[in-house]
Amino acid sequence: MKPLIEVQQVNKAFGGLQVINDCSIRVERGSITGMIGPNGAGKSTLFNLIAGALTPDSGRILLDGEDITALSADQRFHKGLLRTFQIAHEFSQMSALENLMMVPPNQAGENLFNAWFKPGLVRQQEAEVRRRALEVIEFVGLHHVRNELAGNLSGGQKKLLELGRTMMSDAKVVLLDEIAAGVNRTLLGDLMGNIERLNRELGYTFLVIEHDMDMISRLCDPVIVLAQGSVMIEGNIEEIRNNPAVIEAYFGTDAA
Ligand SMILES: Nc1ncnc2c1ncn2[C@@H]1O[C@H](COP(=O)(O)OP(=O)(O)OP(=O)(O)O)[C@@H](O)[C@H]1O
Repeated sequence: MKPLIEVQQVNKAFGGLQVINDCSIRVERGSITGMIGPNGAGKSTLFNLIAGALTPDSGRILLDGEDITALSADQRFHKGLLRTFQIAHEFSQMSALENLMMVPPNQAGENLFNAWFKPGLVRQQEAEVRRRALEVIEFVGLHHVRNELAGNLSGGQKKLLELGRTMMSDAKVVLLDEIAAGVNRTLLGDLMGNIERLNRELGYTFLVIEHDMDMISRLCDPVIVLAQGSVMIEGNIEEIRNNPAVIEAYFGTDAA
C-alpha cells in the first residue's frame, strides 16, 4: 500500500548550512510514527517542509501518492494534512467551544451567496458544526471548560484543545510537534489516550516529533531517528534504544 506521507531525497540549506541532507522517510497509513533526534538534527525543519511552511531545495514530498511539493501550506491543509498550532492570540478571547467551531473550512456561513439565498442551509450547517464541536470537546475531555476563554485554559488543556481543533476538519494525517512540552503528567496521559483512540478508532495517522521518551515508547511504532538532517535508523523503540549509533549520537562517545 502507498505510504500516506513520503519524503523523497529532500535537501534544505539555510545559507551555507545543510540542515536536511538527502532525507527520505515514509509514514505508513494508520501508523503513529515517531521522530526523535538530537537538538539541531533538523526535525522541525523537516516538519515545516512536510507541512508546506518551507520549500525544499530539491526532492519531493508526496501525500497519499500525490506530489504536493509545490502546494502551499493552506492547500496541503485542505488535502487533509494537518498540523497542531498553538492557539492564536486572537482566539484566546473566545471560548473553548467557539475555538472548535471556528475550524471547519468551507463553512456555508462564510459564503455570501449562501447567506443571502439559503439562510436555512446556513442555520442547518451551523447547528451541525456546533453538534460536532460538542462531540469533539467531550472526546478530548474539556466539556467542563467548554465555556471558558481559551486564553484562560492551562497549558495542558490548550494542547487538548489544539488536538480537538485538528479533529474538527477532515484529517488524513496529523503532525504533532512536541505537544508534551509543559504538560503535566495527568493531562499528558489524557492526551496520549486521545491520540491512541483517534488512531485506533477513527483511523488517524500521526507523525510525532517528541523529546518525551515515555510518550514515544507508549505511542510510536516505528520510530525514526534523525541526525544531521538524514535518517540514522528506523525501527521499533527497543531496536532504537539498543542501537549503539543512537546512544552515541545522544550521549557522545563517552556514553556507557
Ligand atoms: N530559518 C532558519 N534559518 C537559519 N537556520 C535555521 C533556520 N531554521 C533552522 N535553522 C538551523 O537548522 C538546524 C536544525 O534546526 P531544527 O530546528 O530543524 O532542529 P531540531 O531537530 O528541530 O532541533 P530541536 O530538537 O532543538 O528543536 C539548526 O542548526 C538551526 O539553527
